[in-house]
Amino acid sequence: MIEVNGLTKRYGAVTAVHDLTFTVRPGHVTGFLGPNGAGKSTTLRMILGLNRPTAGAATIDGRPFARHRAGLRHVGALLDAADVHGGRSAAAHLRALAAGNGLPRRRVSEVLEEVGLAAVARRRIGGFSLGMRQRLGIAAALLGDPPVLMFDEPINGLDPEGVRWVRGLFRRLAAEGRTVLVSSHLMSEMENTADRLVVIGRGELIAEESLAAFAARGAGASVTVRTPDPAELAAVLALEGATVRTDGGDALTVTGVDASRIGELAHQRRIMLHALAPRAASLEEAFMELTADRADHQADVRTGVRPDRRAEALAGGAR
Ligand SMILES: Nc1ncnc2c1ncn2[C@@H]1O[C@H](COP(=O)(O)OP(=O)(O)OP(=O)(O)O)[C@@H](O)[C@H]1O
Repeated sequence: MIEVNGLTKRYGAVTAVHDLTFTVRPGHVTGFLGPNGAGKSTTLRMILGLNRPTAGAATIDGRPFARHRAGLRHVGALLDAADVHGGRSAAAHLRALAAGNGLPRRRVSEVLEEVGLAAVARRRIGGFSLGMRQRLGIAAALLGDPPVLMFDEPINGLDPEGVRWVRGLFRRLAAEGRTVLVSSHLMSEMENTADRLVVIGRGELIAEESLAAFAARGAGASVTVRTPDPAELAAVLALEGATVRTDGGDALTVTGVDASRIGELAHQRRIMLHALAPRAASLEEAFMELTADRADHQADVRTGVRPDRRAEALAGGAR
């Protein structure tokens, strides 16, 4: 379990993280979500003891990271896939990590197999694609077979097969009872990966809940109704407090009243319905709505790419 309590980090005049409190429980994949610059990496670094909080504290299974003697055996993390020695082979990189942390050498071949890099184990990391580097970073996180795992933007750079694989891996790790925290700036990446969400914007907590509860916050939920008497039904629904949009034909889009109540009202007034179709707000809509005014860089919210990183992204090199 990861517990973050009143965590704050200021860099001079910039408050990267402000009074953040949340809990990440074992047995779930928890998505750590926020627009670019929201403070995700800073938070993960503080949990791992790499950045010192200005205030507050973070613990892993009851103790600060620094007080975990078991190191990689207790907590595995992928922070920055680019942060590896390009001159080494994948196997040599992992062997050095294993030796430095007192882990058995056989774990190196096991994790290389697990992440699909066994065939390129002797190749220099310098020649690896971003997706291969992500796999190597995931291998390093898995090396100590730890009960707590953290991944910062692990899906960046993976091809569709890689994305499917990594989702399956995270779900399996959680099903084994581990604590799995995965950061992303894209809701679409979390939609099929996480079952719980911690959402932040400008360093502050926006939501900490299940995916379903988060989606229900979006105002995008609506019901489409088809009826031969649209004007009459619209008037009845307006009295009920609904917002009704008409397409000029037989269809109404209704928000503020759910489908069963619309059915009841139509029945009471003997208005015939040809269709009654609820449409849930998408997670993406809920995320956009809740974070729109908290994005550091507005362009990011639309493109998912920070303006200063767009050139890199276009060149295929974004993190
Ligand atoms: N070392 C630093 N010095 C000054 N400001 C920093 C430093 N590190 C981060 N920041 C600022 O803190 C804020 C949060 O950054 P952080 O990298 O934690 O966000 P993030 O949510 O991980 O974003 P991204 O998805 O872009 O990596 C940003 O405004 C960033 O510019």
